[in-house]
Amino acid sequence: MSVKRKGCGDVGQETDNLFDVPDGLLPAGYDSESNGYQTAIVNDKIYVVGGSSDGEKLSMDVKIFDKSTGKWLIPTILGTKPVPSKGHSAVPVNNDRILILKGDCSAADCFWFLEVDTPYVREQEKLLGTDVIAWSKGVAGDGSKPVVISGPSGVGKGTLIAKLMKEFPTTFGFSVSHTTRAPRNKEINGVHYHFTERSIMEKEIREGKFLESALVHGNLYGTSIEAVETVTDAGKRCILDIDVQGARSVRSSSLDASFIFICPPSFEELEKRLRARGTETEEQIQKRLRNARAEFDEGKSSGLFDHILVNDDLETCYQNLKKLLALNDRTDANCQPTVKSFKIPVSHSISNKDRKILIHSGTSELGKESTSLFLLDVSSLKGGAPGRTRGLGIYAINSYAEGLDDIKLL
Ligand SMILES: Nc1ncnc2c1ncn2[C@@H]1O[C@H](COP(=O)(O)OP(=O)(O)OP(=O)(O)O)[C@@H](O)[C@H]1O
Ligand SMILES: Nc1nc2c(ncn2[C@@H]2O[C@H](COP(=O)(O)O)[C@@H](O)[C@H]2O)c(=O)[nH]1
Repeated sequence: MSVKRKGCGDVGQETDNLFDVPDGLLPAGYDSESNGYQTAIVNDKIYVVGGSSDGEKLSMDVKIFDKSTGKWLIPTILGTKPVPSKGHSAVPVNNDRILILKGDCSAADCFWFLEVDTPYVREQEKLLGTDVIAWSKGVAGDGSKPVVISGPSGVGKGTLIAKLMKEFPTTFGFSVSHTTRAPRNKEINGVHYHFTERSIMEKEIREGKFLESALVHGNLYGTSIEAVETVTDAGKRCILDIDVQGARSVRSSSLDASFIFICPPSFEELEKRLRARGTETEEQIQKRLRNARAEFDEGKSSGLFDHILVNDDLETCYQNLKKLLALNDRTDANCQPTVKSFKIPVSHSISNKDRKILIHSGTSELGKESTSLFLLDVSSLKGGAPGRTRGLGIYAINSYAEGLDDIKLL
């Protein structure tokens, strides 16, 4: 006999999934009598998700049982843990992550991935010297790629971004960086930057809270994972204003972004702009100008950037930026993505074949049995921990009996 997971909510629909854990593999207490947790096997390990409840909602705690040694492992768990729901399922996907499907949750919160053997997890294992697993929320469709904007200090990145945010306030959201530099006049904590102490920021970097960080002109700057997720979760396209070192780190991370480098028309003009801004001391201006030469060379030659724009005349550069972002002739209102609203019920069963996951929910409404089926395509996943996992294809098959003809992309 095997440990049968009865679908979320335990409605008595046993699933015959390949990922059921055969009897005798888990220690006593994790047998078919135990409810409230879900298990999934990836490679030699059994991942147990849940296991306790507050009476209403199941926990999202994770335990790992190593089949080869017969021992429980204590992993470092990175990323934001999902808020518990009334029930969840766990399905291995692509041999490197587990899909956690939360029942009775909104479309925006029901798909989560527990990464167990992705490049990010392996890299963190090397860094931390422990077993690592990482949470990443799943996002339907490709969404709009985040945009990384880099360029030497004073070139006009902030000015261009401010124009974009003013014209498209609900389309774009700014990733608010952390920095150890002192606030300038009129800069607001939490809006322009999260101004922070160096020791605190260094600790948070060690704890894996940052997507990237770099020493820039003598101060520490960094993009927290939360800063990017806050924007993505608000349904907006994330804009990052970061230096070239940061852009390189993001390029090698799992965040699938577009990279734009802004150039000055000349170094003389750059110096003029930095001085006219009047926010730096002479010493700081000199340091920023020295760094500008290296940034300029790297930006233009490394192939790191997808696009290079020269900011000579501000309005011309802004129009070119909009063209790159496919915003010409568009207004903020017609940039809005269509809102997808559906709910996977607590009672559902789930099966996995050829990177297609079938979610089968049987519901009884007003005495009338109705059956519905969702199909989840996980063949083109992008991104992932420490950010969101995008590229989920979600289809509703409204009438089970009529088969795939009735398929509809959500
Ligand atoms: N095309 C332009 N022509 C003239 N002045 C400009 C132009 N673009 C921006 N400026 C001015 O140049 C100064 C520097 O611009 P901004 O602060 O946007 O640069 P930045 O690239 O964000 O700098 P930093 O990296 O230091 O934050 C500002 O005073 C801004 O008004
Ligand atoms: N690597 C990162 N660079 C960042 C980040 N936030 C801002 N920056 C870059 O720092 C310089 C200086 O900015 P300033 O506000 O002090 O003038 C500029 O090039 C920014 O692009 C970050 O999170 N990471």
